[in-house]
Amino acid sequence: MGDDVITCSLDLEHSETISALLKPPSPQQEYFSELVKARQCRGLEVKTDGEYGKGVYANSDFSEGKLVLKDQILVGAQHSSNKVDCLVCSYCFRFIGSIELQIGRKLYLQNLGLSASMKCESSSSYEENDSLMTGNDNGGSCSSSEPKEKVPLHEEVIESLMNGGIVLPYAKQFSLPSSVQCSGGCGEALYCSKFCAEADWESFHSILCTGERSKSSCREALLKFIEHANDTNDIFILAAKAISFTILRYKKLKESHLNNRNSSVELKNGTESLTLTLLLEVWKPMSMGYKKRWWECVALPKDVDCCHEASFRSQLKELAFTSLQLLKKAIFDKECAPLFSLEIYGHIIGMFELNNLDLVVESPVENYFLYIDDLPYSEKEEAEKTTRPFLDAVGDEYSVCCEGSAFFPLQACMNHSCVPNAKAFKRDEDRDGQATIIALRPISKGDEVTISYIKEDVSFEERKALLADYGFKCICPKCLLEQP
Ligand SMILES: C[S@@+](CC[C@H](N)C(=O)[O-])C[C@H]1O[C@@H](n2cnc3c(N)ncnc32)[C@H](O)[C@@H]1O
Repeated sequence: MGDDVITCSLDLEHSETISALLKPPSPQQEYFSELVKARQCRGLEVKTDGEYGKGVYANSDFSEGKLVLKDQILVGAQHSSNKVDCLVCSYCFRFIGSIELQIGRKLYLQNLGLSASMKCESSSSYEENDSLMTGNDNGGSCSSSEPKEKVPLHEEVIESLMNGGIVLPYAKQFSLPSSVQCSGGCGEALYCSKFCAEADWESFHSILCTGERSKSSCREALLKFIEHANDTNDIFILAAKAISFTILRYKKLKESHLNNRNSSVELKNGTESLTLTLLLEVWKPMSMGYKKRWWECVALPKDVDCCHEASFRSQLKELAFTSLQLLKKAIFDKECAPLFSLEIYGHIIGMFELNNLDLVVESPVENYFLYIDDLPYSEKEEAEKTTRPFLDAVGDEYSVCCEGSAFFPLQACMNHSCVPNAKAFKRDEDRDGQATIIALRPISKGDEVTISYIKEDVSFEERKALLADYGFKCICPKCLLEQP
């Protein structure tokens, strides 16, 4: 299928609404002030007229090591392949169950040949988007070393570990919330609490659930969409979540508007205006994200020759088109039809590509084994009689953390610097998917808060290549000084 053949009738039909949705919204200032207030990070301000567009600025002084921002996920998802290794809450990404269940489940799935992970660092950072057709798994935060030989365990032992028949020493000190099932009956999504289950249902999952209570128009199509995303690029799952989020907000806002004539939504004339006004309002959080069409902003992979660039980009466009057709069959909503245009889908995926932050949550299993290793000699010797076979069976994968991608609305406004003054970093108390930004050095009131999207302690040329994935040429003081 050639580039020019990929036309989506919705793009033609809703061209005006699509342009309105993609226009930079105004006023942005008010939106970000509200967001800063909601995050209770009053020491920050988003300015929209900086050197590189939006940027985050300090409104007060921050000393080194101080928390600058704790940003919540707007839309996020655990990588499909990581689901084998880490059982986490589908909404907040906190580990759930128990240490025994985490290890037992990992071994059980490992025996089925499903595990394919690497070790992780405990920071959360921008990812190195170097994989396209195969998803964003195993991005910049993981590193692998020589794998240790695993010593398998009997099935009965693994089952016993999973169903509570075996209790590991000291595991109680690493207690995890018990899992709550999805009320839609999919059996796929699990949560750390009723609160997260309900919040996910209301924000995304009621549309994307594959269970009996799903609001999806065709569960079979939904399964096909998910399968296609898992086989190609799980960034499509994020895009589907962004669309579901917007549709569900639309329904809620429309209902409250119709029930309440004093609604905050200002109406123009006619029904079409009502739909557009509501759509623009609920789309606002997405509209604030920096975005371009996905197939145009993806950096050309090293193994693709420049003379094949056009064909590479048209393949990506085709891939997005195929994914969109599957999604449309599964969850199309007539009132929100413009969201299913290729132009909007391409921009949503592009937004995730350009703003995608690694979602990282440290593994309690890793902390558990480190704790055992740190015990005084006699206690360690005693504990290891029980724990050693499990550690040997899990091998190096004992430390695999929860990994995914997420859009953090405030962190996404932070510009890059190769000499950043802040860093995304998980502290001991950060047990869920939220982003934590810490000052790397003193930041004074009025300074721009910058983070590094890449590993910055490499040469100018390497940084330039890494930043090409983000579609820009860095003009931070270090690059200006070092550029030839
Ligand atoms: C995640 S966004 C950051 C917020 C963005 N400034 C905005 O207006 O939404 C990343 C984009 O900001 C710009 N940018 C960030 N850091 C930069 C830098 N050091 N040099 C040049 N452009 C930068 C680039 O356009 C980049 O694609």
